[in-house]
Amino acid sequence: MKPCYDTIPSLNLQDFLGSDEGKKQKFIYNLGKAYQELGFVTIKNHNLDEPLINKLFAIYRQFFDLPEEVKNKYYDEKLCGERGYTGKMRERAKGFKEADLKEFFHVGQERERKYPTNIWPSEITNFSKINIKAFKALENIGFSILEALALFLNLPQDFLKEKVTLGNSVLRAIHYFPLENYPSSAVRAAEHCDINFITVLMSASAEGLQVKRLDGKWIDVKPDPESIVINVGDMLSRLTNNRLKSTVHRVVNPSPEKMHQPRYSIPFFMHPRPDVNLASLESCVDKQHPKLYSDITAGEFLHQRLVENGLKV
Ligand SMILES: O=C(O)CCC(=O)C(=O)O
Ligand SMILES: [Fe+2]
Repeated sequence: MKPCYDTIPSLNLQDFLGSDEGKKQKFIYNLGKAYQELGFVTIKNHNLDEPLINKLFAIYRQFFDLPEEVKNKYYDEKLCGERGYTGKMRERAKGFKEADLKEFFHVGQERERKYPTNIWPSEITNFSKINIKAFKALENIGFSILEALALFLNLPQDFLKEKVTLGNSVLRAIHYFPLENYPSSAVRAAEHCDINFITVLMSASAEGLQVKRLDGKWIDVKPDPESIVINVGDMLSRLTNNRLKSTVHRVVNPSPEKMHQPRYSIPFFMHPRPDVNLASLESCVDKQHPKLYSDITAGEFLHQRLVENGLKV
C-alpha cells in the first residue's frame, strides 16, 4: 500500500449532513478510504458549540489546579478510575513499563443504571452541566461518523450507531502537567492504539500528538481549533477484520523551552454496549482477508485492555 498521506485528511461534516447527494457520497468514500489507509481524519464544520468547548476546557483547568488532596477525593479505587479522577503516573500504554506523564478525569453515560455513577467535584460551578452537554454533543458527532462508515461498508445506516447507543462511552479530560523531574524514558502518552470504536478528539491546547502511518512514518497533528480529530479504535478494527485501521499514535514531550507548559486534551472514547459482539463481520472476511481475531464481546475486550494498561487488576 502506498503511503499517500503527509497530513491527516480533512473532511467537511456538512457534506454528509447536507442535501447534496454527490457531496454526501464523496464524504462517505473519502472517510472510508482514509480509515482503510490511515485510521485518522480531521473534521471541520462539526457543529460543536465553541463557547461550550471553551467552558469545558476552563472547568478542567480549574479542576486540575486544585490541590492533590482535593482531587484525590474524586478517585474511586473500587471503580479503578472508570469515573472521576485518576492521579499522575497511574496509566501506562500496553507493553510499556513506565507510566504516562498525565492525570485525567472520566465522565460516562449519565442516567444509565448499568454503568457506574458519575462523580462530580463540588468545588467547580456547573461542572456536571457542562460535561453532560459536551458528552451529548460529542456523541452526536460520533453517531454521524458511524452512519457514514456503515454506508461505506454497505451496511444499513444505523448498523454501527446502534451498537454504541447507550454504550459505555467515556469523556476523558487529560492534564499533561508541566515537566520538571521525570524519568527520562517516560512520555506524555506512549504510543498506543485506542481500545474503543472511534475516538472524537477536540483540538488540544498544545502540539504533541503524532500518528504513525502504516509505512512507519510519524506525522504531526497540529492543534486547530476549527477541527476535531476522529480515529478508529481497536474494537472497530476487530469488527471489520482490520479493514478499518486502528492506528498507533502518541503524545511526545515538548522541547526544553516548552517543558514547563501544561497540555490539556479531551478525547471522547465512543464505546459499544458491553454485550456487543465484536466478531468480524462476514462481509469483511474472505479468502484474501482471512479472519484475524477470535470472537469477544466489547465488555470482555475492555476489561482485558484495562488490565494491560495497569488500571485494573
Ligand atoms: O492527548 C491527545 O492528544 C491524545 C490522547 C490519546 O491518544 C488518548 O488518550 O488515547
Ligand atoms: Fe489515544
